[in-house]
Amino acid sequence: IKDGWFREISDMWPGQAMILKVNQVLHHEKSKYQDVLVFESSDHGTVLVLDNVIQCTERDEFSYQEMITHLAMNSHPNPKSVLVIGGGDGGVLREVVKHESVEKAILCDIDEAVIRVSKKYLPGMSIGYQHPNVDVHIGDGFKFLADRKNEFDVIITDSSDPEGPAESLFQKPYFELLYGALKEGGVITTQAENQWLHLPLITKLKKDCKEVFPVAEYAYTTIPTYPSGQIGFMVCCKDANRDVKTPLRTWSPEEEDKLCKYYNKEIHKASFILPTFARKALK
Ligand SMILES: NCCCN[C@H]1CC[C@H](N)CC1
Repeated sequence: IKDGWFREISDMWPGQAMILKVNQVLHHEKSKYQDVLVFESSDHGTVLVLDNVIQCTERDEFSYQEMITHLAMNSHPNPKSVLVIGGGDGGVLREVVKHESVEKAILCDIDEAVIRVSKKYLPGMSIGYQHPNVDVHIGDGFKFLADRKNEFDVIITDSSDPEGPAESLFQKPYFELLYGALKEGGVITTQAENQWLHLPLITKLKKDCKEVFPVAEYAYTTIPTYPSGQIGFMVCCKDANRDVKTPLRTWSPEEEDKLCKYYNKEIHKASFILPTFARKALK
């Protein structure tokens, strides 16, 4: 932070950087895995930063948390057991438990500091931890999945970027573990980066996913404080006949308005519509 501004400078988005005005630093520590920073911004609420990369801001986190969750949950006929890999801020869990079908939701994050800090400084996201059907596991998602077979209806990988602790969550062996941990007809979503910045990575990701899952599609959402203002997801299913681009189950318009600020049944479908340059690369 310099002269009261935070700059998200990284070689993952060369030559550009989101800059947010800082009112007050609330917390800063070196955890076992990464640098953890929380600050009060002038206009985006409280902001969580890991290794100098913006993870979420109170102003727009709902876009990412709702889409990565409901694109998966509403592509499954009756999700009862759900696993979140990463997601230590609790926002995805908050979205998962909006589905009454959920009997068990497990969150596995490698860094206890993110969970601890989120519970203290991000109450709007860590509210997810309060639900009775939620269990928390501190550890490496990769190892956690290795001995879980045929157990989950939905697995959501809410990770940071490939540079850092989440590196292994972008490789093919991880998708094979996800496949094995899913029950029949299971659905996954993963954080799959930005079509303006990481198209070669997304192309490789989709190729790897297609070698493991019969259905693998890329969707994206708009989120102002992520690099280039949007972020994508891989949405994959074990059932070759599942059309993940159309929600299997939908809330009524009234319920949608009550439950979500971003996700709705129309934007579920629209999020898979890509600009030509990305559609060609991801064919
Ligand atoms: N639940 C927090 C979201 C973490 N995902 C982010 C995606 C965009 C990245 N540049 C940083 C992590």
